[in-house]
Amino acid sequence: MKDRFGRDIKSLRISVNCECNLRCFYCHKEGHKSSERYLTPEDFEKIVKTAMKFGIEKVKISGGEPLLREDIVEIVRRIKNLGIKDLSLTTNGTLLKDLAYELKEAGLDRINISLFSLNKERFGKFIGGNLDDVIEGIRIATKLFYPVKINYVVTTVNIDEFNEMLKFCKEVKAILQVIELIPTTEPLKKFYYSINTLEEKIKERANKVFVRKFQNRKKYFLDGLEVEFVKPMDNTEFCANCSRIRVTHDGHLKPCLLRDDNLIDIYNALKKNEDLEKYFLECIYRREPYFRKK
Ligand SMILES: Nc1nc2c(ncn2[C@@H]2O[C@H](COP(=O)(O)OP(=O)(O)OP(=O)(O)O)[C@@H](O)[C@H]2O)c(=O)[nH]1
Ligand SMILES: C[S@@+](CC[C@H](N)C(=O)[O-])C[C@H]1O[C@@H](n2cnc3c(N)ncnc32)[C@H](O)[C@@H]1O
Ligand code: SF4
Ligand code: SF4
Repeated sequence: MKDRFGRDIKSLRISVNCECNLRCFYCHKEGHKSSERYLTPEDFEKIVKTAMKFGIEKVKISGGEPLLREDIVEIVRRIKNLGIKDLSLTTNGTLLKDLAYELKEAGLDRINISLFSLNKERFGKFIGGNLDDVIEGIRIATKLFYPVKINYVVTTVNIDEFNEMLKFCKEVKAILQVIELIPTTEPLKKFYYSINTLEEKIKERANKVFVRKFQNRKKYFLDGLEVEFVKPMDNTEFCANCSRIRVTHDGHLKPCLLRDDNLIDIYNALKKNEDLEKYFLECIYRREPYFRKK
């Protein structure tokens, strides 16, 4: 299935909650406000079942912090049992050491773990929580899942850790995902740091480059290390190759991360066990590339 701009619909990103046990100063909260309403594992199952009819093959679970949901293992199991080929989850890693085995057993294919800093003090100051828990979670995850990606959102605060991040990822055998900051508020703009210079450095050292169809992301292969660049800002090629629709924890279909004015409320439809196809069609119709050539 394609949208009005000829973009394939291949992936569904599910935000299962809005709570978090950390307080990253840059958090975009997946572009959605918190609300008291929550979908159940059965609701997510119904949504994914419908999504599959439209050709969706990949599901990403996110949040808030998804591992705070007590039923997260059940959510994973229900989605995987529908036959989704690529089921992944993005987490801050703090609770991973206690949940990694169960998630694996429930059918999770791969995992992305956010890591802002390798410096304990800096981590505490800008992110909150205990860095040691995250590192332990990463080490366990790399033994169970492939690939594990480390999400490094680059800002003026942590740009000096780029080389250490490369070294760490090589050591634990994870992919480093270098992410451009999306400054969603005015005060965040002063923390913005362009990642183009980092990409140039990696390009010079790379043996091979691969361009992912998804959001036109470039992946570089170095000796014993893969580095992927995520450059969402003012990037018309990124949005032109966006194949994702989103579901919020409170039951909305969301056509774009950066817009909150075109959501489709499916909560009542779910509770009444209505067919969801027409809501998906409307969501696909409402999709527009956020950054596009004028
Ligand atoms: N602009 C924009 N940014 C996104 C979108 N999806 C994810 N991102 C950003 O991409 C970064 C990485 O997100 P992840 O949750 O790790 O997953 P992913 O990279 O999207 O997916 P995989 O690489 O397939 O695991 C985060 O900083 C997200 O904010 C999107 O649809 N639009
Ligand atoms: C909103 S978090 C939710 C999942 C989980 N709590 C975590 O932090 O991994 C999803 C991803 O978005 C990234 N992210 C959050 N705010 C961002 C921003 N302003 N710009 C770019 N990426 C951001 C996080 O680093 C994380 O990798
Ligand atoms: S851990 Fe994730 S959800 Fe929590 S504040 Fe950080 S980026 Fe946001
Ligand atoms: S169109 Fe929206 S959701 Fe898709 S990549 Fe662009 S900003 Fe992200």
